[in-house]
Amino acid sequence: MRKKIVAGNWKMNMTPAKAVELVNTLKDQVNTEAVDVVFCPPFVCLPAVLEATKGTNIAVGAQNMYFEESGAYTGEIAPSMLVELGVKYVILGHSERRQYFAETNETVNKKVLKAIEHNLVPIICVGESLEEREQGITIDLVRLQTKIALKDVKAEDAKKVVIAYEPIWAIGTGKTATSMQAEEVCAAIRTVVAEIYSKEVADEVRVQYGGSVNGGNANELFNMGNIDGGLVGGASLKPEFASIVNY
Ligand SMILES: O=C(CO)COP(=O)(O)O
Repeated sequence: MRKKIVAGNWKMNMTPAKAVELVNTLKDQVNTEAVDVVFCPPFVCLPAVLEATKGTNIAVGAQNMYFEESGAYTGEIAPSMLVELGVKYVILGHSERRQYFAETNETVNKKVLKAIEHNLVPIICVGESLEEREQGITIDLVRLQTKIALKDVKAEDAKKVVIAYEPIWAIGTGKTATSMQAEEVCAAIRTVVAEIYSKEVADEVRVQYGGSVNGGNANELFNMGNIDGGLVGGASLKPEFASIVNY
């Protein structure tokens, strides 16, 4: 039985002081026994959030990292920096990074391999634009994104990754994929993982849905057979996040 995982992607919101306030509002409200809970604040808030979540079962994730160990990469963050802080997860390949910061399937794959090397759990984001959905290529595209992201990842490691299906048209728009639409693509992701590795690996890998998840729709989405939780943007900045976790 896969444990559900709900992660809050705070995106470029909060300051360290505000982050502590948010953690203090949420930390006693979220039930971490039934669900793995991850807060993913901006880099500069990581130390404050790690401190504020001490003594809880809430894990902390970063929203990105670079695929080199160190060096002349102005403005980038290396995996070892995250690990030393106590960060456990890292979101990779978010559509906003693909769209605004030239992230590609290939750079996502390099980052996935590097994260695994450092024992960080990658939350790999895949998903189609509205145009791609209308062209009927959603499943092909998501299969390709998943295959390239997992290239050279060993079966034992693939079991531990999290894949987040986030249709771009549902992000920040208030337009959620229906539970059937989300389930169809999350199931296709599990199928491609089974094809690359085995049914055993596919049964263990956790597939989240993301895109306008809120307190009102989480229950239906998370009860679908192939949806193992959510990657939450806007609603992760509010007390409502607790009702998503406690769906
Ligand atoms: O991009 C998302 C999470 O990574 C989803 O954002 P929203 O929940 O704000 O739609």
